[in-house]
Amino acid sequence: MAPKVTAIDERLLQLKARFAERSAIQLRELSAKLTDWQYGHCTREDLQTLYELLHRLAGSSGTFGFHQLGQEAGQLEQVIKAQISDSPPLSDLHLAPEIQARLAQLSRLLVTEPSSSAEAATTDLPDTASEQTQLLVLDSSLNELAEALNNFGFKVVVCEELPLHCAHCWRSTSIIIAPAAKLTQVVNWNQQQAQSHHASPSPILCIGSDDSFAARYALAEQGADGLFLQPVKVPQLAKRIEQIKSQQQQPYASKVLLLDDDQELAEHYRLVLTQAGKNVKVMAEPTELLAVLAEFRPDIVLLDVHMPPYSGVTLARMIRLEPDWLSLPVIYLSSEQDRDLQISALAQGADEFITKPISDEQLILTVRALCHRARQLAKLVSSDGLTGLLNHSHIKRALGHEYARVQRYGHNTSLAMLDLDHFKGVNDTHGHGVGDLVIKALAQLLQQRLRTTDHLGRYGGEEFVVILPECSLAQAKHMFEEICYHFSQLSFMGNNGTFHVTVSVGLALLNDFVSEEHALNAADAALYQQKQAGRNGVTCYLPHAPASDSPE
Ligand SMILES: Nc1nc2c(ncn2[C@@H]2O[C@H](COP(=O)(O)OP(=O)(O)OP(=O)(O)O)[C@@H](O)[C@H]2O)c(=O)[nH]1
Repeated sequence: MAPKVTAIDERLLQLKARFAERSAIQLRELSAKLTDWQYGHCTREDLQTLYELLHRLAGSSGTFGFHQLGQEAGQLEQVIKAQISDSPPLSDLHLAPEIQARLAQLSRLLVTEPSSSAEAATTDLPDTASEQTQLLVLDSSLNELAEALNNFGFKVVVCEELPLHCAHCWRSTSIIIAPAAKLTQVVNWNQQQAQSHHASPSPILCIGSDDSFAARYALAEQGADGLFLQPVKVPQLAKRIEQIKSQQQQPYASKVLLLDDDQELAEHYRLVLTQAGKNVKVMAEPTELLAVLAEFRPDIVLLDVHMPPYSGVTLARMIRLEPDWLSLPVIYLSSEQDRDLQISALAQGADEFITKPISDEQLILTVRALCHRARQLAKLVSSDGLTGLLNHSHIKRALGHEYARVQRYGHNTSLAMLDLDHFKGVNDTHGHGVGDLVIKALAQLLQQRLRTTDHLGRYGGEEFVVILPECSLAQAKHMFEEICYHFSQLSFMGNNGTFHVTVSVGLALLNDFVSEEHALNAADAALYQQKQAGRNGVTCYLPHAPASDSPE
């Protein structure tokens, strides 16, 4: 997939950093000079230098994203200009401290403004936008679809007309959505853009109404990545977009824990596997095994069988004593050639046997295959069949881990409990199949709108739990209010035309409770209160006070 951060973007960032650095130094120097001014030592030249700096800041700050700095520099520029034209200059000495204070404010803006240059409302929110997938919807005939995708949390740009000349649009696009009838034109444009950016073409999803074999064959031949028939089922399209997105994202390196008391050999394996892209941790002391497992959380464990006075076979059994590690793949590394002994060792708790010596290539291939399988298995075991979110037991497990982290590090972590409103009515009116689609739509919207570091789980039938590390109650409230709004805007196709569904949310801060169970109960109480208050909204649980819709 196309690398979206280009050399030009990097160069721009460097320029911005250099601008901020240089301006900060100049502001500091001039501010120091103003101290002299108070004692009558400031010359007309000094004032002229100050004026020129402010003039430059007023003119260029906005270009680098420092909008407020630009405005304030422009105002101060006028004050200095008046001072210069005074005769004799510096007549207004009592102004010096005020000007100094305003220069200090400009310096502060250089440090703080870039992060706040986006919309003020989202200033202190965790960054979700950077994780958003940008969709380029081509042709105004798809405006309505673009709006529905926007409600799902995708960042959508609509280009009204073809042919396109907009290189900028292409560069920041993850996926193109276009009418099937215009595919040829779109494919050509996509390829031209890809060539000029030295990147691969963006995937194209087509919207059409011809369901014939011939039409589908023609689209496949031209290189379309998907066809969605009108009227488009938006949750299905959103799911396909999610699939493409997860293929595009670099998978994070698989984690391999290697326990071997032969340090040289272990180091050799570590280097080979690290070069093959794995994240490898080597340990030689079996007594630390459980602590390292808890901290590192590997995808697989490679375990030497003979580590006197310990036995790898017993260590594998010991790992299995812990419910958390029942499904963790454990692979013996041993020079044991006797097949019967190998099988007997496997029967005691490990999954595979790698026989030493093993070539580097074989080691890489074997570990790669085992990690892949482990990932697939872990996903299968932990995810809910309908939504793909964490299932009940795994979201509870994630809650336990996050609660422990909050205890250790003390950072804010919010907990949300969500429940679809009047969902029984949806099932009764439109059937369970349509009800399932609504559940899936909410799951996809949550995945799209929340951060990849948040934990999302389906807690029960139409009930969801979300854990938001590094997120205050106020931030979580803001995010879930947006989610409620966008969910209420989604249209579902029912028996008698389209219908809408809403969701209620209860929030609690993990930090406020003596256990994760207490926090869950509190979020549930807040959710109940939101239901009582009319549904479709967010209520926060505040300790020592009844649940409230205001966390401040
Ligand atoms: N389609 C579908 N329905 C489900 C699933 N799990 C639970 N439900 C239904 O969700 C409905 C929940 O109804 P209630 O607990 O009465 O609540 P409600 O109608 O949503 O009302 P409020 O929560 O008070 O707004 C029941 O009809 C369940 O059958 C599921 O996996 N699929």
